[in-house]
Amino acid sequence: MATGRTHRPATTRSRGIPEATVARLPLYLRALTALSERSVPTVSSEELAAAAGVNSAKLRKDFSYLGSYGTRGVGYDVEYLVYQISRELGLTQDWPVVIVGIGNLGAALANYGGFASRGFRVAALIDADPEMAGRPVAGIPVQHTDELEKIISDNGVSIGVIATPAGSAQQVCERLVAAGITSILNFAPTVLSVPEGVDVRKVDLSIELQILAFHEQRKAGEEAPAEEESAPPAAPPAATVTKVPRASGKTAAGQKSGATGPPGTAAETDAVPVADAAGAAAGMAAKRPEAGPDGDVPAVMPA
Ligand SMILES: NC(=O)c1ccc[n+]([C@@H]2O[C@H](COP(=O)([O-])OP(=O)(O)OC[C@H]3O[C@@H](n4cnc5c(N)ncnc54)[C@H](O)[C@@H]3O)[C@@H](O)[C@H]2O)c1
Repeated sequence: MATGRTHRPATTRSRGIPEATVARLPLYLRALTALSERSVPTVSSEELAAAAGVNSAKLRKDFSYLGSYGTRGVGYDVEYLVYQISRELGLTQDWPVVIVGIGNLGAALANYGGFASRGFRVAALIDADPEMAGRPVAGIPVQHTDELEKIISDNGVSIGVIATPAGSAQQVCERLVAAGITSILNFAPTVLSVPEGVDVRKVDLSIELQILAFHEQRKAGEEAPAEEESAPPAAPPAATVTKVPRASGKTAAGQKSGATGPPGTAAETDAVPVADAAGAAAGMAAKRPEAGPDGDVPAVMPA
């Protein structure tokens, strides 16, 4: 089993960088990389915060965990921060990744050029369909699931991407973990149970859309004529929309959801459940217009 094997950068954990800060580091890195490509030498916390879509006080706090405080009146050195954050995220080394389930989504992921430029090499594409074996996708021949364990061991892979139907995802996950995978990016719409020491991140675009639908519904409520709000309808409405100040929309994705797996298993790092995210977003809109819960990304950037 993979429980004793971890590729987490020990320094990150030992220095006690909060998960929410870790989740924002890629946002800073993306903004910094864009500045670096434009040969911008330094950046203020306010500028960088706006480019990354977080609040500047939170950014300064995040950078203090890295031991990076910037220079008063000058700001942060862009190149140094790129290096520092890349090192903290473990991106200064090459990470081989396997993708399991090479259908519509798996093929799209395989073709995505952004992995390689960020230090992730697609080492293998794996599918259960024997007819797909040997067929090239993005220039890589698909391999059958019978080979899964060998592929992982031969390539020293520690990160697996699951893009199979939901019904197969847990079984695929267990095989990946048994073969030595310790980090899983799960696109299948199901909650995976994994042993202690295995990290799971979940991507679910439909959850993001549902959160946007929540905000759309709220905006529609704000635009309703004032007299409708003061005069309650005779019968209860089908859906009640509470009027709150128009503020930041929130994606609230990709944050730790707490222990969700069965006893003895590690919690899946998951998108915030829709109800929680929507409720949190409504609460934030009323209380903290520009700041989400730790780690979330405001859809409306602070001015
Ligand atoms: N997270 C998101 O935002 C998002 C978006 C789109 C799709 N999805 C999900 O991604 C998954 C794939 O969607 P798709 O449209 O590519 O489906 P698809 O049917 O086109 O592809 C699924 C592939 O998985 C393979 N497969 C099935 N069982 C397998 C197993 N046990 N081991 C290895 N391979 C196996 C199939 O042979 C097929 O090639 C689904 O679960 C879907 O719900 C998620």
